Amino acid sequence: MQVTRSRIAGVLVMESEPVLDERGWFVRTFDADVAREHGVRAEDFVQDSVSRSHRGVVRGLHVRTGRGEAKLVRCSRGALLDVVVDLRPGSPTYGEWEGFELTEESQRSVYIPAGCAHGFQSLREPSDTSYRIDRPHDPAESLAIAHDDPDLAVAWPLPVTCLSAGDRAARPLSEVRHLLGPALPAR
Ligand SMILES: Cc1cn([C@H]2C[C@H](O)[C@@H](COP(=O)(O)OP(=O)(O)O[C@H]3O[C@@H](C)C(=O)[C@@H](O)[C@H]3O)O2)c(=O)[nH]c1=O
Repeated sequence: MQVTRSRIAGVLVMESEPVLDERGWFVRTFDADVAREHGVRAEDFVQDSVSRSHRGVVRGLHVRTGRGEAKLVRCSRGALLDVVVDLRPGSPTYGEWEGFELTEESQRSVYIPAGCAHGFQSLREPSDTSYRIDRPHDPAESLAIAHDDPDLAVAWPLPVTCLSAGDRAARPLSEVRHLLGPALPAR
């Protein structure tokens, strides 16, 4: 399993080469020993979840308030543009986003540390997003940031066909950054 660091500190891409044979393929999607070498502890993940999204759907941008949550995201079916936004005060890439193409062919995962917002767009019909998350779900700590925040300027590749009601109502980062905690620098 190869682990690649991204431009945003702490964001990791994990992938293995799929092994093909006459039956199909086999690929390792997580390796606890390799992950530990990069500071990711398998035992910290307390829930696995999967969502299915029609082509063009955007989910996000979501960030967890308080001490946040880390997640490992993979496209188990279809294809996604997965987006990470750095919202950690003091980070050299604060306010910047990075996109990762995740596909069922690659079964590549992105590790997203606490303090980063996450969202994705489904590029195929349908796409499944599989997660491992290091904290139990708590809707009270869930904060949505507008997927079309002009300051963030995320370049979604397809027309956005559908958003949840919560994501439609999401405000730009400039209006919600105070909810992320007092440590966030004023702008
Ligand atoms: C995220 C989540 C949702 N749910 C429920 C709540 C609701 O009834 C239904 C759909 O929830 P949401 O609309 O919040 O789902 P969704 O918009 O897919 O939320 C997800 O978006 C991506 C971008 C992430 O990064 C995830 O961490 C998560 O925030 O599933 C859980 O039971 N457990 C969970 O962990």
